[in-house]
Amino acid sequence: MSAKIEDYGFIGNMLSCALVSRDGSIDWLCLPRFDSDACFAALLGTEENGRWQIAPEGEILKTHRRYRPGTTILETTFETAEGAVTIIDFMPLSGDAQLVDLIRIVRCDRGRVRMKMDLALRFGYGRRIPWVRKTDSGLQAVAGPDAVEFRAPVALEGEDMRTGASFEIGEGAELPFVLSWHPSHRPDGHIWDPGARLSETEAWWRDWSAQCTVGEDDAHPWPDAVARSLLTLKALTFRPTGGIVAAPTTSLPERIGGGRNWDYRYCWVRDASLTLLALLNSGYRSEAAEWRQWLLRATSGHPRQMQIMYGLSGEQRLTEIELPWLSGYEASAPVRLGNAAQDQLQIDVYGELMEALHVGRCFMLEPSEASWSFQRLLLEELDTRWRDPDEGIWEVRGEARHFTHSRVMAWVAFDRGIRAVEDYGLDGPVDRWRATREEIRDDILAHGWNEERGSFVQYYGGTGLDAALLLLPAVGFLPPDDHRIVATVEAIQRDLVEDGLVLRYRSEGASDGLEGREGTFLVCSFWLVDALVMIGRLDEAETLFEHLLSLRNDLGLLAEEYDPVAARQLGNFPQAFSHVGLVNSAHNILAARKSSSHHTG
Ligand SMILES: OC[C@H]1O[C@H](O[C@H]2O[C@H](CO)[C@@H](O)[C@H](O)[C@H]2O)[C@H](O)[C@@H](O)[C@@H]1O
Repeated sequence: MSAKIEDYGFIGNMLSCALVSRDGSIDWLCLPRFDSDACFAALLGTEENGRWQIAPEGEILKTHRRYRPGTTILETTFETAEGAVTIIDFMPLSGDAQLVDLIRIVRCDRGRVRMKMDLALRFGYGRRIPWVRKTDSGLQAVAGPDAVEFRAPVALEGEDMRTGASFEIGEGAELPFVLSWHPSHRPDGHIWDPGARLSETEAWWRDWSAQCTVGEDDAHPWPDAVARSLLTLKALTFRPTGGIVAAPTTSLPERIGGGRNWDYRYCWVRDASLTLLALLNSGYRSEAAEWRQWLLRATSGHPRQMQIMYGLSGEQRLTEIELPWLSGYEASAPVRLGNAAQDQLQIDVYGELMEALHVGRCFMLEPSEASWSFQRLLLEELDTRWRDPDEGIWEVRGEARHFTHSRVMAWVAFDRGIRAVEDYGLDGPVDRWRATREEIRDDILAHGWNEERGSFVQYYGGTGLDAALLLLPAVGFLPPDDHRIVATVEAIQRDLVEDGLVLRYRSEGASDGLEGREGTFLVCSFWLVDALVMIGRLDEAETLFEHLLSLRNDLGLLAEEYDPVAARQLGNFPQAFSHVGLVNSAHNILAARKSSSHHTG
């Protein structure tokens, strides 16, 4: 049985990552990339689907974990009657994307502790047992394209297609265990020096964290929470290409036992754009330039063929299939690989993209001619499409509709294009864009606002609400004090809030094409914080923000959703969207606090 989602820690090297449970088991690891087949998939099945545990043999009295400050290096300390042991887990940053290491250093802090190790390597998402042979330093495992060198400083025993060990460690000693992946057609080229790799890895992440501007502001009440979210976002970036994954897992369920299980190990134009804004607002500029290049490569070709999501290197085909041999996280089946949303039309993506590139201009990122030509083409394409029904920001799998939020984001796309011409002197058919912007606005006000309900609604002709409407004031569609904005925020508070947290929409009767319900969606709850800030209800916003912070796990990590009744995290983990929400809300509250003290001071 897998641990609770929030009981996992996340370590990564910007090629891939691993999830480590509180009991010292690595239950998820895809090699060599985030979107490769998993060789440890116990997370979505059983131990037999692959895992690697190192833990005390006797009873564990207490466990505590932390990240080394400013890094993704995880330390888990186990207290036992015999003493205390810490496992230091990390993935060194590799200059060669075809060589990936996962290192676990066992350190005895006190006493003398008996330890056990259990390694079950199962390639192909938990199904393929490798051919294993002993080597001088441990063992080598090969399965088709994959080869793993496993180096251990203790005697190993093989039984039932698993490798085990039992050993003792005394105070002050350190024992390194290294799992190194390389393609089976290449010789092993790994550097064997766990201590040096730890120092290098720590120095790299610390340098990166030192660039963050959040800690420079003494008035910032949540610098650590924001810094951890930023680190998590950075670790979700695929270093060779600059693509940013929405989350590093597949099929962690949106409801325990349910079928709303999706593969998030890809780059959504939406999620990546929003991630980028959070990084830019926190002092990180070079990420924006890299991502712009990724985007230009991924989308290059005819603008009509632009997709809403791509693979890490811009791959277009992300065909969705099910993996029936995996029983699913706590029996939440099916487990899916690939994502059928790849073919959807989601008009909001144009707006999120234009907004991210606009903010890049505001931050005076070096202008790129290719990028502006691309933006002009996007608007040309959008001009022919904005009236079409789409699947919207929530990627519904029911009927396409005229989603109000999609239309608003089409308005945003033209608005940011116009501002590029007006404020930055770029060249474009601005009169035409102005006319379209006006036409879209009139259309939204005529059909997206429901006078009887006294609120904007999810889609034209409907009466239901949508948490994405909380974004209307932030994108500048109407001023925050407009009565329609205030009324919509209040309607969402009445109808979409459950136990203080926000649902995306009411799935009962929303015909999203899916069975069952889901938890409250964390980024939507952060959007409520932002909307409350904008309509001047700062105290309420801060209370909700503090509540959201309290839902993070002990390491500061958030999944996509939260079940307030069971008090546990749900959905893929850790999720970029949720951490983006946290960073932005913290910035918004701080800015509002400063401006209110400026006005009263
Ligand atoms: O609810 C159905 C859809 O759920 C997933 O989409 C969600 O995740 C995306 C990545 O973070 C996000 O961009 C989107 O707004 C969310 O609704 C899933 O990926 C879809 O396939 C599914 O239809």
